Amino acid sequence: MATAVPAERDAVAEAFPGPVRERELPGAVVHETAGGPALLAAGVGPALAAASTAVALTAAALEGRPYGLVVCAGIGGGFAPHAPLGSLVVADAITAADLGAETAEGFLPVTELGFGTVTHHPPASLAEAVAAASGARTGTVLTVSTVTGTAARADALRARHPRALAEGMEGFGVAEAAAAQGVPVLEVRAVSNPVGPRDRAAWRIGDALNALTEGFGKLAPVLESWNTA
Ligand SMILES: O=C(O)c1cccc(C(=O)CC[C@H]2O[C@@H](n3cnc4c(=O)[nH]cnc43)[C@H](O)[C@@H]2O)c1
Repeated sequence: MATAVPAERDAVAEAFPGPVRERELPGAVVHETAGGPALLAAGVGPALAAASTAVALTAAALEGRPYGLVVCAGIGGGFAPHAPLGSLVVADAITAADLGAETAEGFLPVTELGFGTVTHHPPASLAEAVAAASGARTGTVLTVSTVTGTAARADALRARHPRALAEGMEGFGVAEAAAAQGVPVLEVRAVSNPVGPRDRAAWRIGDALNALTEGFGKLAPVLESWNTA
């Protein structure tokens, strides 16, 4: 389970009570819960999140106990009206929204430049089961390197990604690291703020962290049966 910061990691950990063992790796500290997931505060932004996740995946694979699933979890911005504050979003598509080139005719994703990928798809049955268990909505979760802070940028993202429910800064990086090792990925976001004009007074980080804890309490059995299937 990869979050950006320790506060998110600890909010998820609350759903898996019991002793936690810390494992220090080069560039990553993994919290191993008893009988639950391994938790990683992977850092903010797609690049650091990808690097940290790759370290944890590689260490586990070299030890002969590779992970069966990577979950990117954290708080995020929600696109109104479909993803209100405090709600949970499960990604059925994890899309890098600003990976490409700006042209006079508009934004070109990196795929149209002939490189790589811009979207990873979690296993559909898993995303649906997790959403059903936790009461989350499913849709596209965008990964951005710059938090959206204007109505114009929010509208541009909506126009380009009509199925987008939320944005965060790590999902695509975590998904790239997982895909490189053939491991499926999922992303779960609890909405802490609306995507749109910057308004620090509108952030509800505590509510979103509580929603993460509550949501993972409900969806834990789904993840467990996925990992043992
Ligand atoms: O300074 C701001 O205006 C601002 C607005 C929202 C979030 C931030 C952060 O620095 C948090 C980044 C952190 O949290 C995730 N996150 C939370 N909300 C959003 C968002 O609206 N857009 C993108 N990422 C968001 C993100 O995954 C990072 O881990 C600052």
